[in-house]
Amino acid sequence: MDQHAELKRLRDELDLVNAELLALINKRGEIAVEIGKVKRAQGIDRYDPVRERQMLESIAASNHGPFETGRLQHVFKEIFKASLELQGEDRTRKLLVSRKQKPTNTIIRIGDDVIGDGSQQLIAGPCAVESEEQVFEVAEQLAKHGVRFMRGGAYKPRTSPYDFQGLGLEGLKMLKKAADAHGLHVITEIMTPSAVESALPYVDIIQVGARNMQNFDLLKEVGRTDKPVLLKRGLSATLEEFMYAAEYIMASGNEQVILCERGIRTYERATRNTLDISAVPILKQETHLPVMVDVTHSTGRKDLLLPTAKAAYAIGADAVMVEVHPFPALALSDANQQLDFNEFDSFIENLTSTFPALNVQ
Ligand SMILES: O=C(O)C(=O)C[C@]1(C(=O)O)C=C[C@@H](O)C=C1
Repeated sequence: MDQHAELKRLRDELDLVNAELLALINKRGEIAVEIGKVKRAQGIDRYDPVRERQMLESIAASNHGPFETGRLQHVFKEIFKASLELQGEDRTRKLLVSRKQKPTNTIIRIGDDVIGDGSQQLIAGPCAVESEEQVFEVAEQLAKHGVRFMRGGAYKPRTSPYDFQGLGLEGLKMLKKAADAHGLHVITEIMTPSAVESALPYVDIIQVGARNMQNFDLLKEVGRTDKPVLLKRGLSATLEEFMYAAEYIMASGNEQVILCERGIRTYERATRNTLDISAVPILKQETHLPVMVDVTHSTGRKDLLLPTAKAAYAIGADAVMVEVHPFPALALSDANQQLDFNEFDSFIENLTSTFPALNVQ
């Protein structure tokens, strides 16, 4: 047989072995997934180094070449890692938040408005409700621009116990009154499970703040309401932890969850937090939930609000949140990062010139 014919014969033989290997490796993967289910049911960790060591020693004892044992053991370690991924992927497949569970986008309806249908929404308002006059001034300014959602902090999570803690339920009533007067929807943070029930009549979207992303009792409590929940990513939360926090809300019965990327804590000091803009497409891929970006708390800088808002919409965010205050210099919190009304006018003008479909009239 000539050399070309011999090479082809051998390659054809190798292709047959490849096909057999492929079938066997996938068969092995199916068994590993079943093992993962058994381990999960028994509460056993997926990763089992003792088991892996046993198999690698067995390979060493059984290997008679031509491959070196170490090379083959490396191949099997990759197979073990792939098995763990299969076992882990199976977990995410069952998550209520997972797009594998629900391929279509979750669209959240608040009155005549929607978030998550592909439209671009804007949420604006003061960091904190400070007075009835203040929230009425802001509500009027938002309504002038056709903004549909007004945020305002009535219960303020502050780093220092000596900082302004918010006006509480009275402040929430002021916010609702101002919003109602201008046909706006209210978004406000609720800090504790015990405060949820009394706040419900005055809020259209419950915000769970970054520091409360893993306050599991609060997640379950808001999960038992029929109000949409805006869940902020924790300061140092991985996206997996973020999705599992949203899972708590959905597992309690409330499917209306909006995920909010608000910046993560990193070594960088140029901004208040580091806006993890790639979280938006990742969360849109991994979940069916609306995803929004809080440009104020992520950057902490007025000069970055417009560019990061543009980046957020450009990368696919369903909404952007920004803080607006009549006189930021006099604000009781976040004084340096809230837009005054003139700045908000130009913010809206710039944004709508880049994104004419932005849902502001
Ligand atoms: O036997 C197990 O416990 C498995 O999960 C299967 C398997 C494997 O691929 O063989 C996968 C991951 C473990 O770390 C150990 C072994």
